Amino acid sequence: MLKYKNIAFIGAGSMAEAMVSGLINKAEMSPDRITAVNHTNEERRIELSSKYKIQTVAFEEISLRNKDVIILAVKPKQAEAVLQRLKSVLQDHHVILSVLAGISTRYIEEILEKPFPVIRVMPNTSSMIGESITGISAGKYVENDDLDLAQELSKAIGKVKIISEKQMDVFTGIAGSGPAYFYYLLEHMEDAAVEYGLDRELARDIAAQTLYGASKMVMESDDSPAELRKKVTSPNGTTAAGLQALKENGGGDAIEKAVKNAARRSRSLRKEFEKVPAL
Ligand SMILES: NC(=O)C1=CN([C@@H]2O[C@H](COP(=O)(O)OP(=O)(O)OC[C@H]3O[C@@H](n4cnc5c(N)ncnc54)[C@H](O)[C@@H]3O)[C@@H](O)[C@H]2O)C=CC1
Ligand SMILES: O=C(O)[C@@H]1CCC=N1
Repeated sequence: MLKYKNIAFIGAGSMAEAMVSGLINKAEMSPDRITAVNHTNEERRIELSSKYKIQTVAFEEISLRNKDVIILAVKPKQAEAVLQRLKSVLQDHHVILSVLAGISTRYIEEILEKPFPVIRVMPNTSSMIGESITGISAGKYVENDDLDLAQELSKAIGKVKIISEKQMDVFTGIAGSGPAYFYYLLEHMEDAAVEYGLDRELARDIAAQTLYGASKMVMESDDSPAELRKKVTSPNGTTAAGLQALKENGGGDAIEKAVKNAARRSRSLRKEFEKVPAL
């Protein structure tokens, strides 16, 4: 059970913090079961330990003996160096979760050279408030118990979908990166509203609640997004005018391209940073 597990985050950046926050504030995990490790940034370690009461430690001083779950949360380009250093301190009982975009379980398994259970976990930063949608896919040495644990941890920070590793790139394009598209949309809605005379704060509230309501409608109604859209759109009304401008300016295409380009980048991160390890 998750609440009896000790977790170490290797990497203490935005994604690690979002997961820590969700685990503590939403899933009520005990902070003393969580450790975050980073490379050099002591200020960041102090920030996280005072904010969440978790333990923090520099990579050089790492000890994983009493840890159960190791969550890799460094950048993909740091994967090889970190794994090479980790492999001498990892122990047989460890379950490894990786949030690294693009990087495959096969690559991690090969560098570690031992049959560690490696599970890819693709959350998003809404983990911070327990509202992630997290994709998980298992590496070849993963047993049911390991997958159950990854699922439990992912549920603690939001919703979870078990997917194949092949689907991980597109999942990343939609869900991992997705919050940024919606923030971008909100930024632009806000700018337009301000130009038309609303205070920024008021505009932000209005736009954010509108997005939240629409999102809840999709989740709670039987209608598809297209059907819901039609119900908003009166003939020759304001929505039709808004949608026409969106179409004329490539709005729909732009969104599809955003998802596809992010998925492509996930694939290319693999090509860029996975060098075949020397066995
Ligand atoms: N930010 C996001 O929305 C999401 C990020 N991810 C993945 O999470 C991972 C981390 O991303 P962010 O948190 O955004 O990056 P970040 O740059 O905020 O954090 C990276 C962390 O790794 C640490 N680090 C670097 N080298 C290290 C080493 N040798 N030993 C220990 N720690 C080291 C850094 O000090 C930093 O704390 C990436 O692989 C990314 O693909 C996945 C889903 C969403
Ligand atoms: O931008 C990135 O590469 C990471 C992965 C998904 C969200 N952020």
